[in-house]
Order: sequence, then C-alpha cells, then structure tokens
Amino acid sequence: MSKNFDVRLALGGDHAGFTLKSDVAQRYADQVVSLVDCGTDTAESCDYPDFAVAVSKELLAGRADKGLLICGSGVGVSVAANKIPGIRAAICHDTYSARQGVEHDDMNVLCIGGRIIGSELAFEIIDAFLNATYAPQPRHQRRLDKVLEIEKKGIQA
Ligand SMILES: O=C(CO)[C@H](O)[C@H](O)[C@H](O)COP(=O)(O)O
Repeated sequence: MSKNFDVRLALGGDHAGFTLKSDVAQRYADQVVSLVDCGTDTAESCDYPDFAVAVSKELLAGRADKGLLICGSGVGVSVAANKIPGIRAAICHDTYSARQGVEHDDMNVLCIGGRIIGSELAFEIIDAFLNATYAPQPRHQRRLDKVLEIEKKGIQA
C-alpha cells in the first residue's frame, strides 16, 4: 500500500500532550512508512525530557527520519530536545514555519503544544512538516554549517 508520507516518524510527549498524541498516532499510523510511539502511554503526570530523549534516540539511531514531540506548550520538549546533538527542534503552531523550518533549517523534530492548538490544526501543521524536505540554497547551508559548528565546539563566555 502506498503511503501519504515517505517518512519514518517517532512520536512522543508528556501527560499534557497525551490526548493530542493519541489523536496523532491514530491519524498517521497508516499514512507514514513507520510510526514509533515513544510514550507517554497515560495521562498521568510525567516528565517531558524523558520523551524528548526517547524520540531523539530513534532519530540518532537511524530508526526514524523525523520526530514529533507534544507537551503542554511545546516549550519543554523543544528546550530538552535541542540539548541533544544532531537534533534541531522547534515549536510550530503554523504551517508556514513547519514547512520552512525543514526547507531552510533542516529541522528534524516538530514540537507542538497540546494545550495550545486543536487536533485539526495540528494535523495540517504535521502534514506540512512531513511533506517538507531540506533542499538547501547555499545561504541556508552556510547558516546551518554555523549552527553545526556551535554544536560541535560549544561557546565560551
Ligand atoms: O508545556 C510545558 C512547559 O511549557 C511542559 O513541557 C509541560 O507539559 C508542563 O509544564 C506540564 O504542566 P503540569 O502542570 O505538570 O501539567
């Protein structure tokens, strides 16, 4: 069966993202090449960094192409995921950012706030993210190279 999106997706989030994550898992299970749900599996209070790490590990191990993280606002998971080398995560609550973040910045993890937007808008944003590919102009690659250099060397005050 042909898939709507040629993407292996890793999905995760905390209790505040649980309802939206469940909707997303149901919607995309048959639309992507593979979907790994890294939890949480209940609405019981838990800690967003655990799921940022779990989703990021799927990408870094080469088992997933893109990641999707959902917490209350999207802030916690994006802060945590961006601490992990190789991960470029951003909160997008509009389709333009979700597409351009991949095309210009090679964003590989989309972060959404389950307390901020409803499932229908989330689906449109996720569609834009999954459809986008990084096909950089030289200026975008130059900027990304600078980002990767910061990641590699760190910054001293
Ligand atoms: O959304 C968040 C921060 O803006 C966090 O990632 C958590 O989802 C949020 O803090 C959870 O809040 P709670 O009061 O513990 O339910």
